[in-house]
Amino acid sequence: MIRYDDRAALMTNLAEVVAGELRTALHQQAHATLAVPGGTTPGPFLTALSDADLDWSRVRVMLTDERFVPESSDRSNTRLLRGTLLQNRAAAATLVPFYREADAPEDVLDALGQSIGAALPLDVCVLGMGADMHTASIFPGADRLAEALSPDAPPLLPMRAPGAPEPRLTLTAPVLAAARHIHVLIQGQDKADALAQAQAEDDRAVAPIRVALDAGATVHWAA
Ligand SMILES: O=C1O[C@H](COP(=O)(O)O)[C@@H](O)[C@H](O)[C@H]1O
Repeated sequence: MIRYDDRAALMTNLAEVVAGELRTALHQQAHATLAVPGGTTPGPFLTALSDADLDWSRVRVMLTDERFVPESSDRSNTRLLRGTLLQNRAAAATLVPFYREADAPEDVLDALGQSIGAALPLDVCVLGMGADMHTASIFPGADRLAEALSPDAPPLLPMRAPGAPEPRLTLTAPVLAAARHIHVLIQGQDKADALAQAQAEDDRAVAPIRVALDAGATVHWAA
């Protein structure tokens, strides 16, 4: 785990690392794909990254997961993305959508799954983690947890979990683990404690963040 002196240093350093990885990918291929988390943590990282000097017109940006709420909701991860990363230089990036209006995520799974699938594999994947050790929307106790953790999982699955107030759509374990570069972005003592708990826990159903840790993720943390 990389421990930063403070949260500002964490956010700007991680933005520099991710920008460098995207630049390298763009030297080697026509397009690069970046996945980023939602939630309360990544805003300053996403804003810092939006200023990175690289050819954003060749970058596809997607979320690691989305709450099934419209963009008008404060809980929309897409709303967060539009207000932070998809500004400044990064406004030229292509957003791969994770939400369409419908009654349930199952109704839009095929359509969203097609465009997400076409943008894979991920060159860079930045993940968050909850204090319950969930990552993306792969929650302990979720209804489709076993499917999402399976090596045969489709790239995208709907998910409902006791700790999640609304249904979700999430990238699944094989997509996350196949990313060329994986970072976990966490802050606060509760997340450091959760990480230590996950490191001591072999069962991914109990600690879904193990998907990233076992795939060699770099963890970035500040108090
Ligand atoms: O609900 C979510 O939670 C996790 C962690 O969020 P945080 O607010 O504790 O930082 C996040 O990584 C995920 O993308 C989000 O949908």
